[in-house]
Order: sequence, then C-alpha cells, then structure tokens
Amino acid sequence: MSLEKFFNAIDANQDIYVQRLKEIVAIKSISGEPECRADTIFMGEWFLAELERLGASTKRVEPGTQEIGGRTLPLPPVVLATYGTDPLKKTVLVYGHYDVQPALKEDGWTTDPFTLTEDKEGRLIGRGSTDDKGPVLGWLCAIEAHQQIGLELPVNVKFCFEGMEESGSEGLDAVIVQEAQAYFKDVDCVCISDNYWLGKTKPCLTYGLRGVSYFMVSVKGPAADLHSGVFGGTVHEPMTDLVQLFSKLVDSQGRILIPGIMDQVAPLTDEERKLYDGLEFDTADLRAALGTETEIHDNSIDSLMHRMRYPSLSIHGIEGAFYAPGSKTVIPSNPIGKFSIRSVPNMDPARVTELVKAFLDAEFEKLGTKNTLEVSCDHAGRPWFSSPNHWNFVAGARAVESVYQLKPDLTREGGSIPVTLTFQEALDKNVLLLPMGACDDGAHSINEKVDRRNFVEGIKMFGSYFHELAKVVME
Ligand SMILES: C[C@H](N)C(=O)N[C@@H](Cc1c[nH]cn1)C(=O)O
Ligand SMILES: [Zn+2]
Ligand SMILES: [Zn+2]
Repeated sequence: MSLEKFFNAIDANQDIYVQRLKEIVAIKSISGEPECRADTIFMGEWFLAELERLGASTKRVEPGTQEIGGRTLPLPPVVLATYGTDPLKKTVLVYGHYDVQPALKEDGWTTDPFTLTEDKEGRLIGRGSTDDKGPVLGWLCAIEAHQQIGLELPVNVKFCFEGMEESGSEGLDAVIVQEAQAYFKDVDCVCISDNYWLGKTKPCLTYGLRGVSYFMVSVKGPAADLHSGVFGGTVHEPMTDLVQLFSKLVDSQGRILIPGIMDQVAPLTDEERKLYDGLEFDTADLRAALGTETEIHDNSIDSLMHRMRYPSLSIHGIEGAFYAPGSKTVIPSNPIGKFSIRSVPNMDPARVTELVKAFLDAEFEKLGTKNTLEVSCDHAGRPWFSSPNHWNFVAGARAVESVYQLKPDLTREGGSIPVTLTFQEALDKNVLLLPMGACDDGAHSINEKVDRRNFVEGIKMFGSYFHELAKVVME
C-alpha cells in the first residue's frame, strides 16, 4: 500500500504544523528553572488537550514533588495516552519530553529563543524545536494526517511524555515501573525520537546512549562575599580551591583524570571496531557542527568512538560566582561548581559517584585550606544498549527508506535519555531511537533549530514507521 496520499497531506499541512510548533516553543517549559515550573506544567496540559482533541484517552500522572533552591515544587505531569485498543494490532509506546534547556537571548541567540523563527534556509530556530518539542509534536501531526485522509492507523499507540527529562527525569522511573503491568501491559515495542543524525543528510537508527552522572561541588568559606582589596591575601578563597579541584578532573585532550573511571569501560572488540568503518561521518561534519576546527582527535573514527563508546567529563559552570560583564572585585563565599560524566557500558553510576567523591575529598585535603567541601550527585542515568537486529529496527529502517530513499546509519548516541533503559528493563521490550533532527541542530546550544525539511519528512517517517510496524513479523 502506498502512503502517497498521507505524504501529500503532510506536505499540504506543513505550515499548520510549523505554526503549532511556534505556539509550543513560546511556552517556557524549562524544567531546571523553578520560576518556569508553572509553564512546564502548562506544557504538559497542552499535550494532554491535544491528545484528547485527536481522540486519545489520556491519563495525567502526578509524579510527586521536588526540592529545589529551598522550595518544594510539584513535578510536571507525566502525560499518558492511548490511541487505539484493537487487540489484533501491535501496540507501540512512543516516549518524548516536553521540557527544554534554559535559553537567554544574551547567551548569543540571533533571535528570541522562545519565538520560533524561520530563516531563508528553512531553519526553524527556537528552544525545543529539535529537543524535543518538534519530534513530540511530529507524532501527533502524523496521527492527525491519518484522520484527515481517512486512513486507519494500523497500530495502537501509547504515549508517555514527561516534563523533567532535562533535569534527570525525576519521578518517571517509578511511574514506569508502576505502570509496566498496567497502562503499558500490551506494549510490543518502544520508539523514542530525541536524538540526532550523524551528519546533515543521512538519517540513522540509534541503538545505544551514554548515561550521565551530574555532580555539584560546593566550597564554603566566609559567611558572605567579600571585598578582595580588604580581604584578599588574608582568607582562604573558595573559588581558588574550586578551580584547583576542577583542574584535576580532566585534561585538555579530554582525558578523565579521576582514578578508576576508565577501568570500568567495556573493552573494544575487533567486531565493534569494524562497525565504525561503515558510518558516514567525517571530520568536516564535526567541524560543521562545532563551527570551528577545534576537534581533539585527528581522525573521524576516534571522534565517533569518543562520542559513542568512551566516557567524557564536561565542566558546565559555577553557580554563585561572578560571571556578569564588568570587573567586580569580589571574593565569592560559596561557589558551586557543576560537572558531569557521560558513562558507557560497563560503568555503574554508584561506583562513579564513589570514585568522584573519594578523589575530590583526597585532592581537597591536599590543598591545606580551612574551607569546607561538599560533593553531591544531582542525578544519574545509566548507559543503554539494545539490539539493532530486532524487528522494531527493521520497521524503523523501512520507514526511513520509504521517506528518504536511503538506508539509515546504525549509531550510538553521545547524549543521554535516562528513561530508555528503564523502559527496556521494566517492559522487557525493544527500544528504537528514531531521530528527526540533524547533527547541526544545536540542541542545548544557542540558535537551536530543526530544518523544515527534517520536521516535515520526520512526520512522514513517523507515519510510515506505524505502517512498517504493522507489516513486520514479530519474532
Ligand atoms: C539526548 C537528549 N535529547 C538530551 O538532550 N538528554 C539530556 C539529558 C540530561 C541529563 N541531565 C541533564 N540533561 C542530555 O543528554 O544532556
Ligand atoms: Zn536535551
Ligand atoms: Zn531531549
């Protein structure tokens, strides 16, 4: 059966879909900012209403509360929905997140981050356009287009959308475990669209993710910020201690210096090494995404392996430090440094935390400072790895081919979606990552975008995936 009519409907409706994306990009659902919590909850409600408009039955789950900045806030709702309950059809569970990373125009955006703006090249620029509002909306547009042309959906779809993914998916694991034998009982496979192609033109299917352990390092000294002219040279400065500690975590070649971390990494086999030769990726792709020529490795295979199968450590920022323009002469009293470690098979988050704390405590001891140190792991998600030979991947590959006339790359992703492994384990079902966006989308960065082409063809790909799933033989 040809999906031509369905594809044509999507082409014809694309401006409506873009307009809808504009509407939701404008909702500041930043899970990490307490003052945006009401907007984040509203974003969840928007999706509940949209799913109901499409005829899905919905369930709003309140995953509890969160302590943040001395406040207790309600967590945004987990949006569950069921579209179709035909026992003769397969059931696919689609997961996505409606929260976004923070964004300020003064970070360097060329346009307001919460006003979706299309440029001459068809880039739809705005926070969440690719991560992950565009893909989440895309699934719903694919269903709506079926309704418009009177084409029956050949599978049942369950949805699970959360509003805390960018902040460690707090509360979600418990919901999944609780619903595994209830709301998710009939699920045959899982699909997530929340990562990116390796390059700009060739789609991929993804079968692995790195985990992430996010650390806060607080150094406490004087009771309040001080005048550096009056107190400089007379007091142990917390920022100096923090900078010393941070200089010991990772070197400029990206090598993690914390003893024991690299020992846990699964060894590279010959078979795995060969997989990288088949991937279409070169240093030019990396440079295009970086916008500079500042890559560490002198060949693309090493770059790929360091994204996909080795851990990395990134220093993100320092809270409570002076970072504004100007030259304020302050001694910050309690800077909190933030860094994360991306973990890979066979790393265990509990062991990572143990090693990080032991190392920082020992290094702090050596500084001979009277300040105090507190290290905590804010959130930790495990790495995930799945079987790309499963029928779910066969359906995904056929969907890609039907829209792009290309065989997708098979990739592992450097980023993290903590809940992926929870779905795989709690439901005991295969999970496929089917990205919509390209390598240069700039998720988490300034000028995040999704190309109109990726958005529109991505909606077609999602619809086609439903049809390929219906056809593929479950083994
Ligand atoms: C890959 C996904 N789109 C994503 O961006 N995930 C985040 C998850 C996270 C964990 N802590 C904070 N955010 C990521 O990989 O950074
Ligand atoms: Zn993200
Ligand atoms: Zn995401």
